[in-house]
Amino acid sequence: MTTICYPVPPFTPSCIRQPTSSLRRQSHSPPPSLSLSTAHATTSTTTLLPLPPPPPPPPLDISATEPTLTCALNCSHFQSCSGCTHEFNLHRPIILDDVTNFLRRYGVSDFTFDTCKLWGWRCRAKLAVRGSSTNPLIGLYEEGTHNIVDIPQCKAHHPNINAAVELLRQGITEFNVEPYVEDEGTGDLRYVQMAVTTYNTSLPAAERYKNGKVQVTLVWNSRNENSASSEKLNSLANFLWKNGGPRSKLHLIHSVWANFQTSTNNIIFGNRWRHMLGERDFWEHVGGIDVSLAPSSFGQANTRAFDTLLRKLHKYVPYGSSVADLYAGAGVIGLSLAAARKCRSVKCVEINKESKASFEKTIDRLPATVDSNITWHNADASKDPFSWLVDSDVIVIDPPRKGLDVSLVEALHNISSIERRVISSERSNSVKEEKRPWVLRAKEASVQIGSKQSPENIPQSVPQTLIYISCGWESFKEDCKSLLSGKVWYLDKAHGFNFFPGTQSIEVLAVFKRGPQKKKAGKKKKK
Ligand SMILES: C[S@@+](CC[C@H](N)C(=O)[O-])C[C@H]1O[C@@H](n2cnc3c(N)ncnc32)[C@H](O)[C@@H]1O
Repeated sequence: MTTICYPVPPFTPSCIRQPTSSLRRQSHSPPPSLSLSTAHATTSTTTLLPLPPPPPPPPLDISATEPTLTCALNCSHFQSCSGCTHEFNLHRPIILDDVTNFLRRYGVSDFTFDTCKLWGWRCRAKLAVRGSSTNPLIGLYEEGTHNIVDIPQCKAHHPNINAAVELLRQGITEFNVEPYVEDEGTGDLRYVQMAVTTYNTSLPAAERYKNGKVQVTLVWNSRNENSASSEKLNSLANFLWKNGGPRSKLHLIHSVWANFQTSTNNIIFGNRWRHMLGERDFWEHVGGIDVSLAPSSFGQANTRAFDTLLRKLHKYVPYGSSVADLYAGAGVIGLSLAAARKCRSVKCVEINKESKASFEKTIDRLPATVDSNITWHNADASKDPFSWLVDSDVIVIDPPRKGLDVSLVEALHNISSIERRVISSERSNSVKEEKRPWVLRAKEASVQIGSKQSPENIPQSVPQTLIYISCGWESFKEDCKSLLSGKVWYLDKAHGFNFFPGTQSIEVLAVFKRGPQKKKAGKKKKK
């Protein structure tokens, strides 16, 4: 499936067939027969005379008056499940109007939006397990309640997630596994995380996505694997492996993991993980590199769209730059930049220590040509943020939905003071480089790879480019206004990606530059 990327036209109310709120209560339209992203012309093979070339397809005008029902979610769970809020025009989330207007106000008139894959896009899902062993419910909460909606035919899930959920359901019943009871804190199985790897080099590239394999993590309600119920856990894991593993007809399971969690709060995972069956390492291929993702590390839900975003992002990072990747997870963004843009250095900062192992595995598979000084720091990016900003040409920030911590916004505001510090330290040469906090922290809790240039020898630089990747539009708006208010940064470019079709969220890639805003070349006025 290919994706279509186009500049977003101004808001045209007529292109919205019905408001979403009323749609949520309506029954459904026929299944899609043709989608914007899969449409292709058929050709005859019996024609003897050469045919004239086909006329070029008309430009895609998404403001056209008739929305396509082919871009409808068409999911039987829509009315009850809280996962999707948006039933029609999946290719054009309603929020786009606000996005386009906002960005235009701040100087970006060439915003583009990539429609990405509209169904079967979700390669990572965390689902609650409730109900009973004879009637398990595996799904999401109903809006505003603690009732779980079973979603066996979810249209957002990669189809193999749904197939793995079905297998799990059978296993729960066969081995009398008790789903978790929230009020009492009893039961065996609390949640399941399903993560799909779509990277299987033994298959032709075109078949890899649909043949994705699922890493299943069973979140078990016990302190560890020695509890009274572990026999059931083993039986359930073996059942999944026997019926879904490589020797089964289905072959959709990649591996089975257990996570142990007894806390009564609503945090899904506990601290204890156990690999049970299948391959331990889970590989994906995005942004031009192989990346390892342990079940405990953050992974993007929409693999395809993330790959598209990374390839766009690469273009904004000059070759040989030094990059700070804040809120880095397993360092996927920073490492793909190290490979694609031959970065001088890449510094990843991430609060979750569990991501470190995945980062190290990814490093081992980087092409031999990568010659960057790469570090990964287990630290809070909002504490002493200056120390993470100094010595980088490009800052990449990819915070959680709530957006940036105030301290980081302030540091970005005051970035000029870094410049002054750098200049004065270069002049006086009196400050010992080793005293810089990030170097010290690097020694305590970090990984350093490719130390051909020690940080002390890297020429000092001050960030000129800030790339903000956001999955939370409302928080992005606030952060953006705040960043621009100091007139230290200006907004140069922005792109949107349909990371979460069916919802009101999109992923935004915004590029800020330092210094006074350059006038964009426009039409010259006639004198
Ligand atoms: C949206 S994810 C992005 C991860 C990574 N960039 C990727 O694309 O795989 C946000 C990440 O920020 C991390 N995080 C949250 N708060 C943080 C903080 N204060 N300092 C550093 N990392 C943080 C989370 O653990 C998570 O891995």
